[in-house]
Amino acid sequence: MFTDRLYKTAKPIWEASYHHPFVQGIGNGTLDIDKFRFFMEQDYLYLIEYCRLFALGSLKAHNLQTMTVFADLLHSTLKVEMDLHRQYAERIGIEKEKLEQVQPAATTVAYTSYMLNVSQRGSLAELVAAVLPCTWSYYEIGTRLHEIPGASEHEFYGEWVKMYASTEFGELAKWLKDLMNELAEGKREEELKWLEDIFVTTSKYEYMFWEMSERKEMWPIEINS
Ligand SMILES: Cc1ncc(C[n+]2csc(CCO)c2C)c(N)n1
Repeated sequence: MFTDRLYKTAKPIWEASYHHPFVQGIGNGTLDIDKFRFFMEQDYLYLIEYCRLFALGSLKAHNLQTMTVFADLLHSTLKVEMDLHRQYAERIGIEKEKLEQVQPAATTVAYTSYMLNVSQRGSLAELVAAVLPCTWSYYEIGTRLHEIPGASEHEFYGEWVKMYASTEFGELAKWLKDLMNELAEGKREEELKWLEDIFVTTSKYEYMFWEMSERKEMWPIEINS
């Protein structure tokens, strides 16, 4: 299966993400809330751009069934996943107005621009290779953290762990994996390698997103106005 190959190649990056202090901090409840606030603000911007990828998935789909699932995903991300962010924001003291005025950090811009660029240039296969690490690795992280005693009951991070460990996210990851395998069928090695490169790149960006949040890193240079 093509996704087994992708998983094997990206495994060291995914392991580094799981063991990243930010992710471990969510799991054992010791993460500094300021870092989580930064992450949530940037993730909200990330999700807005991610929704555009689902819209693009619907545009590039080869049949009505795939077109419908992407359209549903677009709607549920805007509603369900982003709602969780909006609720969290309120609980951790980010005003609703502020959430929509946050400036994107360098890594947020780089990650979302990369995904949109490869997906716009390519076919549905490129798009799925770009978005797959995000959904699949979050489900993997969510289910692993869920096994840590107390992680899903934590007053701030519990909801986050429960959401990403949920069967809905598991089903979504499976649907995207099946689609990736279907689209990879019959492709030449050169094309498969290109899809693998995309998958590895967005896996690295996933790692960078944790690292950015841990450091609350915006841009290496700012204009004081
Ligand atoms: C940096 C970053 N990477 C992945 C996700 C998880 N995620 C984003 S969209 C989506 C699928 C549909 O809702 C999933 C699982 C995130 N929130 N932030």
